[in-house]
Amino acid sequence: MGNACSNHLGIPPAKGPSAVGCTDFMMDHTGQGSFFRLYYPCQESETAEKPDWVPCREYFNGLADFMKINRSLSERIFNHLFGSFKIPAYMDASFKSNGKCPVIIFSHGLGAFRTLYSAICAELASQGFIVASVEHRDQSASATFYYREKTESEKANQSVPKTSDSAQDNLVKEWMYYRTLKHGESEFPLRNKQVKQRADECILALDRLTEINSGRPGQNVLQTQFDWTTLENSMDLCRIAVVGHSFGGATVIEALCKEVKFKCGVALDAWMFPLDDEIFARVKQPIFFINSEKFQWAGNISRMKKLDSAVIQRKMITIRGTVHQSFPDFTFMTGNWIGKLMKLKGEIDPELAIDLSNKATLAFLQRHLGLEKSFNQWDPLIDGLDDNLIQGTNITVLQSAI
Ligand SMILES: CCN(CC)CCN(C[C@]12C[C@](c3ccc(C(F)(F)F)cc3)(C1)C2)C(=O)Cn1c(SCc2ccc(F)cc2)nc(=O)c2c1C=CC2
Repeated sequence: MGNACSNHLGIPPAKGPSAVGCTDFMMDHTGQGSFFRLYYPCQESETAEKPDWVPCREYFNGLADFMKINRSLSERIFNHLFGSFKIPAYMDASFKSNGKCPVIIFSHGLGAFRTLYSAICAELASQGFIVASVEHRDQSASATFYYREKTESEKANQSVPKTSDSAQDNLVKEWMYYRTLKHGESEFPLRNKQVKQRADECILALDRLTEINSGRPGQNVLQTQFDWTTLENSMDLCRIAVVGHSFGGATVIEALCKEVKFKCGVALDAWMFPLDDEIFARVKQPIFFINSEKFQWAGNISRMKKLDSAVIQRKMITIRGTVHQSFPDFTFMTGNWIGKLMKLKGEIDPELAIDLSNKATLAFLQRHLGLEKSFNQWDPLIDGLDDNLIQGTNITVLQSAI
């Protein structure tokens, strides 16, 4: 378990009754295909390995670009700091669930990628959800990859003759890195285009899960040991929600608007800037805004309040002592003073913060997906009834701005 043994650092294990498995899926192989990490309830396993938190070094390179720090220096720092952390899930473990699982599509934030929210996704899977954490190809991720067909010349001078006819033989891995705003480029057109693509990618991931659920998994381009046919009839496709952090929170709103199969949404510290004004009247599903104390500002909150409705449940809570990074896994990765210095931690204990967020999320999902679980025990959290929660927001928004 790498660092986590030496000290208390590392991603907290999930608290739900099920063990958690995870695996990766990409179909089709192009940048227009669907790419996600799947977290699911699994059989206990002694043998399965826990995967590395950051899958490969290109992600660290992308992160360095995103943070505008030197690649070679940062790669050594990131590897030293985070290189040996494991995800609290078993790679390719066998799926196991009594009854159909409700489904969640998760959307990451700007500069993140599919593996960085495992404390949230693994917790939801341990509580019986199947969670697809999408990796977006809108150039908002620090890094992501896809494949292209080999050209004739590449095929011609490939070292080993094409023996095994595996899908990957004819394919070349391509990396896509975070797109920085060009000097003088206005931000809204880019972010608005990206949020629409992100919503489409969430819908495409749902379509792939629907095919997998009907026993037609198709061709997963990634060579994993997971047997996708075991997921036939595993999903309750009447109980689907979309969840996301920051830019992923805006993606939640856009996806709800585009796809009514998403019955409700949970937006974690949403960044509302990328959204068109006219979308607010078009979203009909319940939405739960779970905000950090330090990230929000009046303009952002007033856009959330445009979604207030007398007939559709719209809820908002703020977790005291949290920062924007209290939701991604980085908040568990460093000691207190580095964490606070780098704004990866707030004043509140990171595990308490994510526990409150996860329990409030589960209660909201039970209410709006009609689950027969015991998550309603956490209903008070939806109304901010806890010492560490504020109902609504700590930000004062001028009446005129609403
Ligand atoms: C100067 C760069 N400038 C870019 C526009 C601002 C950079 N920034 C603040 C950061 C992310 C930070 C970060 C990460 C990771 C370490 C590490 F050291 F732990 F690796 C440190 C420090 C740097 C905190 C944000 O963008 C905040 N943010 C995020 S952060 C999502 C994320 C990204 C990378 C991760 F590894 C984990 C989570 N997602 C959003 O959707 C939005 C925003 C702002 C508006 C919309």
